[in-house]
Amino acid sequence: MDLSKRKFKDDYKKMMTEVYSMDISEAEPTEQFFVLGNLVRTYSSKNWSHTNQVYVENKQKQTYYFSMEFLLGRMLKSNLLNLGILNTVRDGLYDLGIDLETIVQMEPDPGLGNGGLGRLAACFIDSMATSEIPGHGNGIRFKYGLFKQKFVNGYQVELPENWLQNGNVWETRKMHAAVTVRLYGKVWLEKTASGVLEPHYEGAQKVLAVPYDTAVIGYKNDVVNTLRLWSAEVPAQDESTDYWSFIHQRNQIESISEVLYPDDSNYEGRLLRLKQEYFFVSAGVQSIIRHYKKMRVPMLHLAEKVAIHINDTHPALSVPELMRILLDEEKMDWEHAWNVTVNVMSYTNHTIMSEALEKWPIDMISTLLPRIYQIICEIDRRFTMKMSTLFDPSIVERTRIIECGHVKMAHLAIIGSHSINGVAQLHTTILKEKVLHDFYLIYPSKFNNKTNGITQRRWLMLANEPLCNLINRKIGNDWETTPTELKMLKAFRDDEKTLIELAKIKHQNKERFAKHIQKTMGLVLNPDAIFDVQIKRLHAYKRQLLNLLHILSLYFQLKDHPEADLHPRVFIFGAKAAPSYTYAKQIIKLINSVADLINQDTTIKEKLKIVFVENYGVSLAEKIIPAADISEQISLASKEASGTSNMKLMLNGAITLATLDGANVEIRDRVGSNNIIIFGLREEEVYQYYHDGSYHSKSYYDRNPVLRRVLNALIDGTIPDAEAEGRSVFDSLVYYGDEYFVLRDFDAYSAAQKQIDQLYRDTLKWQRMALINIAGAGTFSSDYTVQQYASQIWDVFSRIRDI
Ligand SMILES: [N-]=[N+]=N[C@]1([C@H](N)O)O[C@H](CO)[C@@H](O)[C@H](O)[C@H]1O
Repeated sequence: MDLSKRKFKDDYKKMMTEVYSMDISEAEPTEQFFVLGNLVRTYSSKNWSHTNQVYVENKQKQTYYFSMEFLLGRMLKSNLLNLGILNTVRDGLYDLGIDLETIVQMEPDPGLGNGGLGRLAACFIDSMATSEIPGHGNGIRFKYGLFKQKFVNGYQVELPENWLQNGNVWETRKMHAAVTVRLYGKVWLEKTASGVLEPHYEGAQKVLAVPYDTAVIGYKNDVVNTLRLWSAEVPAQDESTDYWSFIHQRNQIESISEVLYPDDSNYEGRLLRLKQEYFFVSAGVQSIIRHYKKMRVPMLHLAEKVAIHINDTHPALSVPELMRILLDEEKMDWEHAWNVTVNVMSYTNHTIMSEALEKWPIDMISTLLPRIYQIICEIDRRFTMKMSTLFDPSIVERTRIIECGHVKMAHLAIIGSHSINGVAQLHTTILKEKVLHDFYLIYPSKFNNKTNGITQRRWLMLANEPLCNLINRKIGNDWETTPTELKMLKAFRDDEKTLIELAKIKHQNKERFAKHIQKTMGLVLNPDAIFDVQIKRLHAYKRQLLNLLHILSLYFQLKDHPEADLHPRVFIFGAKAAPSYTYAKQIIKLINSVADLINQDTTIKEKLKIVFVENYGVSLAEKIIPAADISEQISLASKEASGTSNMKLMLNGAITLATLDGANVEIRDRVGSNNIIIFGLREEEVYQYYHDGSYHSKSYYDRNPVLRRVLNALIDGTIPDAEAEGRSVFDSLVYYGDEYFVLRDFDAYSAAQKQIDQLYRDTLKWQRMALINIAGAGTFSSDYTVQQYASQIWDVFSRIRDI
């Protein structure tokens, strides 16, 4: 949008008066933030209504991204950037004596997600609006986001994250668009005069689903899509309701959108979670059908105008919910309803971890969702009947939805969708050849790959402006909207001046981060050290332990030879553990105890430092990633479906230290083996071990003295105040099978780290590698990812420019 600095300053002063009836000089940073937020809403409101108007007038097909999680991060700067007024506002505020960076910190960071899956959804809705794809988000307005993490004596403690306590400037409550979601009750089918079986309901609990809409502003294109988040409220009560049953009912109902379950890649079969999953799905599907009817197009053509995407299995109940509406309310026959549903729905699988695959007990689903359960049974019956005529009974048995008293949500999503995609090539191959092989035999054409992506707007243009400016100086700014243009940077691979400038910017970012750590943790970091970063949820398969054991081996090396020629290292960890994941919390304690041991040991001359940042999330990631030299992507091959921090760190010039897992493989393909450090077991070797059971971790403890010394340190008191945790980890690695081959990959990992120590000393060589990584990172823009979804899965095209 065209906005002069003068106009902005006038608007801002006027808004301050309108919102707070006071002068700017009297305002606190929180008030200054709210006023700016309201101004941004005003600036985007016209485009928001115009975008919706055009979609309806065009009878435009629209896609709805159903996700239990949207890890948005702070939105002020990204909204200003996408409106194209970031610099104008920054300069205007400066004239008014206000520092934009100060008020940016006033915005709560809505932790409406656990990790990669939630952040991917946030990157996707930003990219859909920017790519002019009519794509909207549908989720839950959790009152409490992911817990706030605090370290108390090195232990993770979870605190409530009340992100709404000061209100949310970006949302609009749409009471008129509320819908009713039914839970519990009795359902029976009765034959009508025309012989059709009709459901009759009795005694359902009614939940009022109230939508809160947030504008999703496209980058410099006047497109504004919508993120609709639902809040559960008590419907209006009739006079007869007595006070206490009302209070009881209210607590029950409002608890549905109260708090996000803090599990990443792990299924918790709680009733409240099932309620949450059905709540936002039913509210979402009902509001889509209501909106669709405005187009006055027959319901049989729904799939030509609506695409619903199921982000992992959490929204898989969308399949039976749409069937319920088409059968019970639109009176469609089963075959037509099923055909429409399959063409509307598409599903993304995000993990192969068995403990993450959702399977709900029949009694829970049938009690809470009696009609939905009836429909799931009918889908299962028709599937097994049809497939029994085509495939071996064992395949039908393994693929049916209802099995052993449980409803397998992945099976429901696959059978009920026209597309199933993995999130990286290796992951999709593993789905086809192993985890979902039976389904691949049945539906080969449904399977496709859509490698994840990230938005360069948040993860480079906002997080790392100095690097952004350098790139623009070298190759112009076409890459901002055509990210593959970053490849033009390769022309400077031998330009010493550019490589030195790159090194300077990385060093400045490291100094900036070091200042932040000194201020928040009182730790002094050496910006000349190698900043080695591992930022992701704490999970055994991500192998933060491998990183820690190697750090201990370096420590003992320096204890033995303080003068050893080791380039100083700062190991930066950021990781939350699910509160019920005891082993992960023990690893957190262990990392913090080793950090205390090493950070306070003056004999090693500051050559090693461990920084475990508290409460890692989107805002901290934006601070850490520009300062990273090494990107730790060391999961056991086959376990990490994709990873996305790997792409963010690559885009900011970090060198990836990786196993050939998830999207690391495609990063290697993109930059070449000389510009990445690969180590460790390959996926096929891991499966060979599973096949022949020949991995015996203790033998690695017995025959590797370096490893034995490091492991013994876990139990011999070397590490202060972490005996129980040390013992638990020691036993799991040495005696209980080392499920994720940490000991098996230790030597290869140590050798790779040694290689890095050598490489880093050659600044030009290192910066050339960094430049090649930045140049290759454009491919991993989520703009391309969503355009592939739109053209190959959702069949949604942007025609907004035609008008
Ligand atoms: N659930 N889940 N899956 C994940 C992440 N944990 O959120 O989804 C992410 C987004 O697809 C993946 O990058 C990551 O590998 C995968 O483990």
